Amino acid sequence: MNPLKVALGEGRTQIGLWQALANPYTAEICAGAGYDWLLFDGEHAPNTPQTLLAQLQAVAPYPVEPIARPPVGDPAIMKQYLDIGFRSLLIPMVESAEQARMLVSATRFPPRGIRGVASATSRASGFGSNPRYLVDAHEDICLIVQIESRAGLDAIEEIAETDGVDALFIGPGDLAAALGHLGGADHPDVQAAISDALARIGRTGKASGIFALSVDDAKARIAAGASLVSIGTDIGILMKGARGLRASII
Ligand SMILES: O=C(O)C(=O)C[C@H](O)[C@@H](O)CO
Repeated sequence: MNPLKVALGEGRTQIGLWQALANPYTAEICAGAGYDWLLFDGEHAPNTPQTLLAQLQAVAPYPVEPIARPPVGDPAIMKQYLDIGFRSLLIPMVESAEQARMLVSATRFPPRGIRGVASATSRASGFGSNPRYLVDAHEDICLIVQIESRAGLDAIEEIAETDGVDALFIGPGDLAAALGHLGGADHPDVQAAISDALARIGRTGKASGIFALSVDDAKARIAAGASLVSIGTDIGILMKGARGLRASII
């Protein structure tokens, strides 16, 4: 049972923290901090399947759901992430129902989908010790797709209707760039587009989420109905803490 999948299905708010240091030591520190989920970024952080595995193992003892983001929605990469043990995936730049269907298929073994079978060599199956893994692994998959382009905005409803998609997650940085406001995720036009997108997602009945720009932004988005909300990054916390401590002396 994937508690994140269940919580999103029940509309319960799930607070997360972005992990971009690609380090199992800091991941374990964050895993014990009370978040519902941690996002391990394979798109904008120096992660490989090996570094992701080390972080997955480091957080395994903690009550937090690890989500992995591949650099692109490529079934071959998703297969690697699933085989090392991720059951929750965040896929960037999803722009159509056809693409969403392909992504769902990539998380399911035949005949439901195209996920390649590694029965006895995958950590996800307990290295073959779980005889039920091939049969019921799909039931625990939490597939979250990112809406972060004009095409993605246009396709929200058709993407949300896709069976197997658990949540739609707004990427404000890429969306701002797509809307002509590179680096300006807080521009009123971008904020308006985000608010409209989250409302549309909410009307479909699927869970909505966002990479919040601040704690206040996160609170406002949660109040407006978003349930999968990241409120910061490991790098941001380290940068703010290191600079603030230095500035506190002289
Ligand atoms: O487009 C975005 O914004 C996101 O998807 C989040 C960023 O990629 C994250 O890495 C923070 O910069």
